[in-house]
Order: sequence, then structure tokens, then C-alpha cells
Amino acid sequence: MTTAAKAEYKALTNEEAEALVKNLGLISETELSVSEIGDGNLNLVFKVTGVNESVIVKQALPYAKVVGESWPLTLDRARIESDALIHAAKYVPHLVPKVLYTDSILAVTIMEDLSSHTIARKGLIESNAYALLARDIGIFAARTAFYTSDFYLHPFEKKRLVQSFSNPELCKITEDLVFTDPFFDHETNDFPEELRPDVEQLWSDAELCREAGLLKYQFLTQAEVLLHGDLHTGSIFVKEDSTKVIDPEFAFFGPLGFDIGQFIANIALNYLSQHHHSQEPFNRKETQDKLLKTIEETWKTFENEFSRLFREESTEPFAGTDGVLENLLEKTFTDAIGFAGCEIIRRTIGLAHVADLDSISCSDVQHYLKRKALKLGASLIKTRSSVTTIEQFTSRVRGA
Ligand SMILES: Nc1ncnc2c1ncn2[C@@H]1O[C@H](COP(=O)(O)OP(=O)(O)O)[C@@H](O)[C@H]1O
Ligand SMILES: CSC[C@H]1O[C@H](OP(=O)(O)O)[C@H](O)[C@@H]1O
Repeated sequence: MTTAAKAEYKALTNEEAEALVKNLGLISETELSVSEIGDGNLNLVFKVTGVNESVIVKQALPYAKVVGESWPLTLDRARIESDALIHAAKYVPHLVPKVLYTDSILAVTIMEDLSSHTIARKGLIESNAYALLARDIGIFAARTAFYTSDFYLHPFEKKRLVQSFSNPELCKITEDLVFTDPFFDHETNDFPEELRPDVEQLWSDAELCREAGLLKYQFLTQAEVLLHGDLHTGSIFVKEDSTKVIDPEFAFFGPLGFDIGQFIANIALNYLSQHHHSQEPFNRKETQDKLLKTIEETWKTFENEFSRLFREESTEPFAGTDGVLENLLEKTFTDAIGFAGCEIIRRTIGLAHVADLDSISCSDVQHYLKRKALKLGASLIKTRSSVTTIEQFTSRVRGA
């Protein structure tokens, strides 16, 4: 991996992205083609291809692409993203793309092309199952968390990393879009008029708003571990025998349950959407059962792997004290259920929905499922302390 700094930032054209790859010698072939394939909310993504080789050039824009120049956004997110990928590669090299080059001035990360994989959201919408997904995400979340926690790092190193992954602008997006705006009558919200009575019911639910506020406070204040920060199914590439986590530009030190909570929320949303995507009742049941198993296996893998690392590699004297790990895992689980509830609500009525529900062309069905999602999200937030096992969580999803 090479790191270099250019004099000043400019958004790359296709030709400039291709020239960058050529000049760096990242592809040895001379005949290259390039296309911009970014379908996310924030950045440019170029695919530069020869006959036998290809790479991805991802560049941050100085604003949020989904909104435009009226929403300026720090270019530093490209540094955070490449540093987070490089950091994750120390502990889970098989679960992240290889970073080939970074340039913090151009806000560019050049990485391994994962086009042989499919974005998990797309594959799941097509009702496909991925046998490795749960285990890989559980391992990803457990290892990236444990090795950046106070149970492993020297306190000086932990605090140095917390500073280096300080990500206030991207955190603010999550603070607003996940934890605040959906619970108020805010202009960023986005829902059909047919859902207004349901949404107004959320806004007037004092208990819900109090609990969402408490979850936001956890997110704001608990610098426990280095998180991916945006671990939804659009940030995961899958194929039968491989899983790769991409797009950690929201990485920062936050509460241990956040990544798992976001992931299981997105699987739960896909579960609901299968009422439409998986038309034939027998197939639907099979697909939905697999999704619930994915949620259960993800949490169990996370819990087992984090516990193993805690017992075998912890440097903290209190790690051997009865109840410390158990207490931490209990709190993390409860938080994860609450964070999942917030993610389910924001992806239904906030800015930046999910295709799982939005691609449903029949508006009656779409609204019916969105109502279910809102009820599920609200009940998870309010009663998260009474959900004490992952099976209780999946029965809530099944019963939604
Ligand atoms: N390493 C990669 N290999 C192949 N395609 C990629 C890679 N990274 C991103 N992409 C493509 O670009 C899209 C947007 O990438 P993403 O990192 O999610 O951008 P954003 O930060 O704008 O959300 C992905 O959905 C995927 O189609
Ligand atoms: C205006 S940002 C909205 C939303 O977009 C990000 O997702 P992605 O980068 O994967 O497209 C993130 O989830 C933000 O909350």
C-alpha cells in the first residue's frame, strides 16, 4: 500500500481516475476502461478495469452526494474510511477489501475490486441466503471491537486511537438521522401521507421519545470500541464463500452494541419485506426462517467470540473478576436491541430509506409493512430491557 499527498483537492473525472490508477502502476495493462458506479448516498466510486485486472477508486466529495452542495461534508471521512479498513485488516483481513493506495488530500482510497460479490441488501431482496454472513459479521464485530477496547489496548493507545478516529461530522449525521429527526416533526423526514397518523403517534409517545433520547445519549457519550458506524446490509458484500465489509467512513469510538444493532435491524427490515419479495408462501417461510437464524447466529457468534477474546487476551486486571464480562454483554445486548429499534424507525420514515421496503411497488403493501416496522421499532426501543435473549428478539420480529 502506498500513501502520497497531492497539492490540492479536486473531484476526479473518469479520465483522471483512470490516469491515477495508471500512474500508480496499480494495473499493469495499458488499455483500461472506467465507469462511475457509486450508488451510495455520499461518495464517488470509480471502477477502473483492464482485461484481467480491476480496482476501485473511491473519492469523497466535499458535500453529501445525495443532497448536493448545500450539505457540505468533511473530506476527512476518506482518511477515516481507509484507516478503519487498514485497522480492521489487522484482525479480520479476510473480511475487508485490501487497501492499495490512499491520498488524504484527494480524499481517495483505492481498493480491491469486489465485483465478484453482491451487495448483501440486493442479494437478500432477491431472497437469496448466505451461509457465511451471520458468522462473518459476528466475528467482524467481535474482533474489531475487542481489539480496540480498554480490555485489550493500553490506555494511552486507546486514547490515541479515540482521537485519531474522532469523526464529529459523520457522527452528527447519525445523531440527527437515526436518533433525533424521526422522533420529531423534522424536515428531513420522508414518509407518505398515508403513514402520517402512525408517525404522529410516534412523535406523541412520551415514553418512546424519552427512551430514544437515552439511546442517543449512549451513542454520544460511550467511547467503548472502534465501530464501523454504518453496518447496514448496503455496506456488506457477499457471495457464497466470502463476506466483505466496506464503507466504514462513519467509524468512531462508540457503544459496543451499535454495529450489531444496526445489522440485525436491517435483517429484520428485510424479513418484513419478504412478505412481498418472496411471493410463494412456502419459499417465504423458508427465507424468513433463514433471516431469523442469521440474526440469532450473528449475536451468538459475536457473544462467543468477544467472550473468548476477553478470557484469553484481556490485559485488564478486572477481566478475571466474576460478573464483569457478563454485565458488559447484558448491557451491550440491551443497547443493541434499542439501537436496532432506532435504525428500523429511521429507515422507514427518516432520510435514507432501504430498498427492501421502498422497492415494493404496491403502495398498500408497502404502507402495511412500514406500519409493522414502525410498531416493531417503537416496541423494541421501549421494552428493550425485557428482551433478554436473541430468540426473544427474533420472536418479536416474527410477531411484527
Ligand atoms: N471495493 C468495491 N468493489 C466493488 N464495488 C464497490 C466497492 N466499493 C464500493 N463499490 C460499489 O459502490 C457502491 C457504493 O459504495 P459505498 O462504499 O457504499 O459508497 P457510499 O459511501 O457513497 O455509500 C457499492 O454499493 C458498490 O456497488
Ligand atoms: C445523508 S447520509 C444518509 C445515510 O447515508 C449513509 O449510508 P451510505 O454511505 O451507506 O450510503 C448513512 O447510512 C447515512 O445515515
